[in-house]
Amino acid sequence: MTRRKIPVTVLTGFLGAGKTTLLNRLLKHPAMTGTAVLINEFGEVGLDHLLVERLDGDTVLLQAGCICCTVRGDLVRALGDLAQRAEAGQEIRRVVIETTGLADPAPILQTLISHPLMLTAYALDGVVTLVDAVAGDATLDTEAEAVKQAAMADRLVLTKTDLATREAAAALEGRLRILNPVAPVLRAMAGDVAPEALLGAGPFSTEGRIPAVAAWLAAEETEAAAHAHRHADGIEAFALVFDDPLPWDGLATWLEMLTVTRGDSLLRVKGLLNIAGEARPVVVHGVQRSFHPPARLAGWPLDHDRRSRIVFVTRNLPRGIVEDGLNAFLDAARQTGILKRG
Ligand SMILES: Nc1nc2c(ncn2[C@@H]2O[C@H](COP(=O)(O)OP(=O)(O)OP(=O)(O)O)[C@@H](O)[C@H]2O)c(=O)[nH]1
Repeated sequence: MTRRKIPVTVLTGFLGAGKTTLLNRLLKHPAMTGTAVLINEFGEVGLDHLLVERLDGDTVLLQAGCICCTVRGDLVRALGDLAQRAEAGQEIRRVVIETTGLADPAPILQTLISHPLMLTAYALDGVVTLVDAVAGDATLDTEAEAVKQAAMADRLVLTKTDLATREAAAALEGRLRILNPVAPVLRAMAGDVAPEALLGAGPFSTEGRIPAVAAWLAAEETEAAAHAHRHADGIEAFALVFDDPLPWDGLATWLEMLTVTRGDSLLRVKGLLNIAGEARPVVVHGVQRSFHPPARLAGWPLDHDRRSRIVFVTRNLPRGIVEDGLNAFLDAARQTGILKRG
């Protein structure tokens, strides 16, 4: 008996575009039962595996680093492991790969199109690319990876249209249609999109796409390409960890100030926080110049200590400056608290 090939969907989009938000909504849908999720994050400490709420199934965290640099190793190994488990009888009906926002999709696609494992056990079901309606236009101007993500999509999803003007969203959609004439452009508010609109979008084809797509894929076929990926100069990812509960006032003021003054250098901020006086963890998100409203999680993730972690992806903004600035604000906030109590 030949086994059914497991469909694989690639979920991509630049930093903070809304991938995890959409994935969380999607996974709650009955059509997504039996979905295994592979998550890859850029940087020394990822948070997404803690922020993806699973009801069932597998979530595999690919080694920290960049999926486009580790793709020929970790990704293939993780897919091989899942294929073996499916062979042994575990229900794995679908795989979704959430890439880091900085991922170049070309090496991922090249691997998924041509690796022997993919040809025997899997079927590429489509590339879904999310584009932030607020930050997307500026991102396409400066980030080569974002352009490739959009051009290689089988489905484009415009997110955060609630935060953008109608004109800005329409202009961005026009730009996306030129960059990618074949992918339908959908809109999703807070990740709300029907699975049918995203699934079954493959197999990948270069037909009708801008000529650069075929060239990007061809460039990945060479052995040298495996070692040639270099992210844009000056990009740094780091995590700050705090043992004691943090004062919300000092932290919020500092984060808002940082997004206003250094928004161009601040590609992404993501924090899982233990806030003084709060029983539940608080999640904060900054995307370039936007600071999204904080959210409380239902509880602390199991097997996770209660230290606060804030992950930063910056360009030309060194860790030391961020760390010193935050510590100064926190000290000031603590002292004000002491004075108030006194
Ligand atoms: N207003 C609004 N906010 C959204 C929407 N979609 C996502 N967000 C917010 O955008 C922020 C980033 O969303 P994530 O889902 O973490 O983005 P991501 O693409 O997974 O981020 P990385 O993994 O760091 O690249 C969060 O605060 C979300 O709540 C939307 O349609 N509207």
